[in-house]
Amino acid sequence: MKVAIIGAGSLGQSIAKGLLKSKAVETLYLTKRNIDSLNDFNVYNEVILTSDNKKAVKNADVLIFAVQPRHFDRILENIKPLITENHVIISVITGFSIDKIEAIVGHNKNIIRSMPNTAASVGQSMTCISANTKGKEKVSIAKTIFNSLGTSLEIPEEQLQAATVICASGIAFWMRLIRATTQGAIQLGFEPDEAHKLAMQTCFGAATLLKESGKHPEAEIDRVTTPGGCTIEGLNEMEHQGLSSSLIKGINASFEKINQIKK
Ligand SMILES: NC(=O)C1=CN([C@@H]2O[C@H](COP(=O)(O)OP(=O)(O)OC[C@H]3O[C@@H](n4cnc5c(N)ncnc54)[C@H](OP(=O)(O)O)[C@@H]3O)[C@@H](O)[C@H]2O)C=CC1
Ligand SMILES: O=C(O)[C@@H]1CCC=N1
Repeated sequence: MKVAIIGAGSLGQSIAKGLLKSKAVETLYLTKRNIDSLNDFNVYNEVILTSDNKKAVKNADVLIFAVQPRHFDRILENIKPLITENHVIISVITGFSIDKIEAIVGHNKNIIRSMPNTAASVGQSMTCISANTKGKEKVSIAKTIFNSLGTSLEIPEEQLQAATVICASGIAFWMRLIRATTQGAIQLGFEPDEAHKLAMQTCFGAATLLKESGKHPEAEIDRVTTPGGCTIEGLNEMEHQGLSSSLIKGINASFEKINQIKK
């Protein structure tokens, strides 16, 4: 597979690292205006760094667009004449609808809108995808790519904004929970590096328990909470302070914001 990532910034580089790690690509073009910051990728034989988007489009079969929303129209307009019906266009750009992409490149192109997260770099992204009518034929290609970077799920386009909040912004939300746990552990006397390790591995263990058992979180909570013990004491205090409520409210605030900035 010959892939181009147009706009190799934070998310684009995460995707690139994941693709290189999983050896999913034969050739990988990485583009941005200032390619000096991509020097770390020079060690890979399959990587070609360029600031020439047209060169990347001409030479790749799959085009992953990972630029900021405000740059996307102009970039698409510029490379539009080079896009063929064989290209698979994958956009990871927040709030930029399939309709809007079709209006620029045409309905007869394979367009897949997706929402991965930065855990793509370590093969653990949760990626949601939707395709236009023509692109449905190529969804399997997008799934192959995103499954090599973690797990993927095809959803209706109307749900992509919500998926952005839960999965893409979600990485930041979970990081903050891990950091808060670390702060608590330091207060209880652990060194910062120890505290970080304890918080991280416990978080990983909790997610793995759910993933492997298929159980509801409350079922696992019941296995931990000794009646009259310290876990239920802590959990109830967290709920009195609004733990679940603050998370749900934060998710809703994020969703309101994403709908305001929608293109
Ligand atoms: N970060 C995240 O976790 C997530 C981001 N997204 C979406 O992904 C997109 C990218 O986000 P993010 O990676 O954070 O943003 P960044 O700003 O880090 O990356 C965008 C990159 O695009 C490059 N760029 C700008 N203009 C051009 C051009 N004309 N040709 C080629 N490259 C260009 C910039 O580099 P230079 O200036 O050198 O050209 C920059 O590195 C956004 O639309 C965002 O909404 C979606 C999910 C998660
Ligand atoms: O914060 C943002 O708006 C983008 C979308 C999800 C992750 N980063």
